[in-house]
Amino acid sequence: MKIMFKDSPSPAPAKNRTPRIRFTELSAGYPGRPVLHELDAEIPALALTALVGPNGSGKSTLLGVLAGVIQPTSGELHHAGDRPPAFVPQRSAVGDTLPLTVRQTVEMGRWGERGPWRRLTRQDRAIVETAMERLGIMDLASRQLGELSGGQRQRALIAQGLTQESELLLLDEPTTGLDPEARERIAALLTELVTDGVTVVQATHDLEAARSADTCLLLRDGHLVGQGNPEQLLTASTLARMWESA
Ligand SMILES: Nc1ncnc2c1ncn2[C@@H]1O[C@H](COP(=O)(O)OP(=O)(O)OP(=O)(O)O)[C@@H](O)[C@H]1O
Repeated sequence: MKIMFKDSPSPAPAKNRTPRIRFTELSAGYPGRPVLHELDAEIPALALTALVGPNGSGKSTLLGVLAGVIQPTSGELHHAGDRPPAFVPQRSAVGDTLPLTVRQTVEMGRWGERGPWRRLTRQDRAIVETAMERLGIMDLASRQLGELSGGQRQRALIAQGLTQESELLLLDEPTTGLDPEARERIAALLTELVTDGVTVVQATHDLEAARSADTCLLLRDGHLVGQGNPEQLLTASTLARMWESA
């Protein structure tokens, strides 16, 4: 198994996207539980990619592998970038009893640059403010994370991801459980980030979000069963087949 990091890709026009991530014969899982089986795919740079598939198909596992928190068991994974990705886990993966305010949660995104014990700089604070504004959570800044609704907590975690200022943002079901207005806000934000030069990958059950992605990977039972244009891939008959046999 090889993991390689190369120089960041230079900004490329949308129609001429170089892959930000490429993997071949990639397998991964958990002790005694193989999940992903010999996947071959490319994640284009400066684009929004959706990972789609039924429950348990391996979307979160694949995101974990792309984020570097799960090691592949075999295959090759190439990253065309030298900065670590920003990974926004599902909000259910984050304890809701942590004694943290929303602002503190978002500030943690700067720890990679600053370390947990160093004071944040004025610039760090400006980055944190901007991220909270973009997610519409300024009014929640001093609330405890544990007393927020699921959707509010989700937005705090996305803001934390933004403050890492990575050019690769990986999100696990960022719109699940959000109301339509918050979903639209997140969808618009992700599109904006791509325009700003970020490569975005999101695992999602939200078919509207998946259809508005530039490209998508379809997973079933840990196998890649399709990749490409979401409008062409996510047809009613394909989806029915995938979910029926899931
Ligand atoms: N920590 C773990 N240890 C063992 N097995 C796990 C672990 N996490 C996930 N799995 C198993 O791996 C498989 C794939 O799970 P994964 O969370 O990647 O799927 P998913 O497509 O993201 O599902 P969902 O849509 O429900 O979030 C499932 O069968 C799951 O039970």
